[in-house]
Amino acid sequence: MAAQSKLISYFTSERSIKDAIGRLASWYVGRRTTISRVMYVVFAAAVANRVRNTINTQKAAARKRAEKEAEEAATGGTTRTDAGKTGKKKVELNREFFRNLWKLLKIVIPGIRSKEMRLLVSHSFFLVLRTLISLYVADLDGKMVSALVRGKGKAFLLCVVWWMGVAVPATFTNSMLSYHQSKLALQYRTRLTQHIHDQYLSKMTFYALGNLDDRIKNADQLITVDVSRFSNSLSELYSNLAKPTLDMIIYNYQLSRNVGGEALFAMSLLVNLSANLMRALTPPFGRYVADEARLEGEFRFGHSRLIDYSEEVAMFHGHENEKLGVDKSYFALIKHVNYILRRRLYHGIMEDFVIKYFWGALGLLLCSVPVFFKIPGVNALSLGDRTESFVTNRRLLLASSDAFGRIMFSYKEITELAGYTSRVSTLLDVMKDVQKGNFEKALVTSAKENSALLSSRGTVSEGTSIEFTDVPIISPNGDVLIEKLTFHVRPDEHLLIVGPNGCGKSSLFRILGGLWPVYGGTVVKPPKEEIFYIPQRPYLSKGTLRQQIIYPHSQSEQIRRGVTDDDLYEILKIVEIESLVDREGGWEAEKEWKEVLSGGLQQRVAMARLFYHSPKYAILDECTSSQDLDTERIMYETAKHLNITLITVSHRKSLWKYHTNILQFDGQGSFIFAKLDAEKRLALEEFVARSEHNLLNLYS
Ligand SMILES: Nc1ncnc2c1ncn2[C@@H]1O[C@H](COP(=O)(O)OP(=O)(O)OP(=O)(O)O)[C@@H](O)[C@H]1O
Repeated sequence: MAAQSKLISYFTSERSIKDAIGRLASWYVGRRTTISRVMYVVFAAAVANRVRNTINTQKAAARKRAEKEAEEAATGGTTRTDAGKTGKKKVELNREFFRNLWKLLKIVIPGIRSKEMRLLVSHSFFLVLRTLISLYVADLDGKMVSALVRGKGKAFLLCVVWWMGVAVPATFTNSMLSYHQSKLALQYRTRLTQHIHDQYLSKMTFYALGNLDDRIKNADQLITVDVSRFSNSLSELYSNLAKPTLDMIIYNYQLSRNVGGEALFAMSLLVNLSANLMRALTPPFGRYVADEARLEGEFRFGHSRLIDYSEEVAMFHGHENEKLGVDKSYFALIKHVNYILRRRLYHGIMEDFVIKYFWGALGLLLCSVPVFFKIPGVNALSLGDRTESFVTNRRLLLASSDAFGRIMFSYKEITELAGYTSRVSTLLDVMKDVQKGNFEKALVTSAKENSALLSSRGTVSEGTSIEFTDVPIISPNGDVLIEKLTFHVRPDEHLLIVGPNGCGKSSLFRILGGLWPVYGGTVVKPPKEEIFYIPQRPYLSKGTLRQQIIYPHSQSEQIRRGVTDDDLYEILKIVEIESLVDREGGWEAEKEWKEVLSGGLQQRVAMARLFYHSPKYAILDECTSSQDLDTERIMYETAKHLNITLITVSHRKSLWKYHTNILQFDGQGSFIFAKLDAEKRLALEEFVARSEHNLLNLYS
């Protein structure tokens, strides 16, 4: 018992600890070269292993992708695919992310002389300056504490004066850093938004994205919200990554001089191992962010839909039904956000423990190295020197570990950036794809049999008349409405189009207007300025009363054409809506016209628009459905008087007399194109009077 307590007191006595440390120190100094070599070899092996693993993972991913593509090609993949099979895009920090990021970077930083590059350079300058100031402050801190320990008041006061002096450039630098960060985010957003607007509002891309393709659900959300988030995330990431990286390099270099390279290296190895473990346990936050943004968009879309159709919903008392819809999308979003919160909670606990406490303990050990071990080239003689060295090293280490922590935390930010990058670059890719005529849409079952038809294209050329020869009418989801349509409209040959709902009447105009692809045959049509389209619910743009009449012209175009406001007034008189000018507060009045004007008035505005433009051909798609017979007569006679060739879709028999030809669909895929003379018109009227919808017999 006595021997045991003697042994314990020997081991715990201060002298014995000092002895042990002394022996350890001399053992270490004796084998320093060997230890260094072993460490460097381990480090090199770890790096080589990491590189090999990365290459293998990328090869495996490429192989998987190639196999999937081959499989798709084998199952008859054409320009249109079944969007249901495309599945969710995975957001990862892989080669694709860097490729996409690089593409976006080229847009947001267009050149070496661009404003963004200049901002980046000055941002970097302030980042370096900030690190140098921190380094100086660490040194000053050590000196200050050393002066205190030694009881040297004058030296201490001098240090305080320097401390205050350094505050001037330090505060300026901090403010400049946050200014640069916000400014860069704004610049990135502007570049990207302009680029997207150029693409989105050209070649009918905005139409194709919503109607012919399923890949982008809420383009509005992507353009307004995700682009902004991407820009903020990118500019934040630069400062959150560039500064800590620079800090790490500079502080670690300084530390390695103070405490010895091996100690720092050993610590880095431990830190690296734990960081790898943490990374492996980090949930895929990038994918979570992308999913959250998508759910957010769906929730918003539900609300904007409700605003758009508020009158219809209110009339139907459909609020309960709508509430179910918006509640459902809200709870889907909240469920996902809650899930992320829980994952963040567990991840935060692990991150805090490792970064603050485990690495903190390693840091304390590191700072104690010069005290307990003799480091070649480092003097730690007196108490003051030891204190100074400890305080400086500790501060350097805190700054360095803070920098490393920020790099680690920025992994989360990088994965978030990956989420935004994926969404924004998907938008860009899909826009490019649809501009090339490649669409991905969920197809109807019958479309699989028509895959050859869907992948072929017809010819489109310009002429003075409208001629369709063997052109298939196919809806965006691959439904073949008419296999081969042939008809023509020459100047002064007015065409009436009739047929049951959903048979493809409006689709014909979509093909004529270039909105839907021509899958076969030949289409001859006049230039787009010579064809004007008026739908049943006319589009009223944002802007003045004048702009409603001259849309899509601008006022300068109106002036260029030599049309005055008095001329416009005369046009309004024809359709008997001239009182609108006074009632609404003049030509310059700006209103939400869709809400201010009744359905019938809107149709008259659309007719006035037609008379202003006076095109060669006009497509009138049930555009007089809310008008009385007299107004209808005035409209048609005026149009004819202006030499406008009319193509009308209407079920109203009062309109038949204005047309010379008829194109009639039976809704089963057949059609008749024939002259509509007085005799046929009479027979047609009789058929309709007997409520017979299939009029094909009339011409057989
Ligand atoms: N964007 C679209 N995506 C998928 N299918 C569409 C789209 N637009 C129209 N369709 C489908 O194409 C078919 C023809 O539509 P279209 O609008 O040409 O009919 P319509 O003959 O003009 O009918 P109505 O007399 O009711 O206006 C319909 O079955 C419709 O559901």
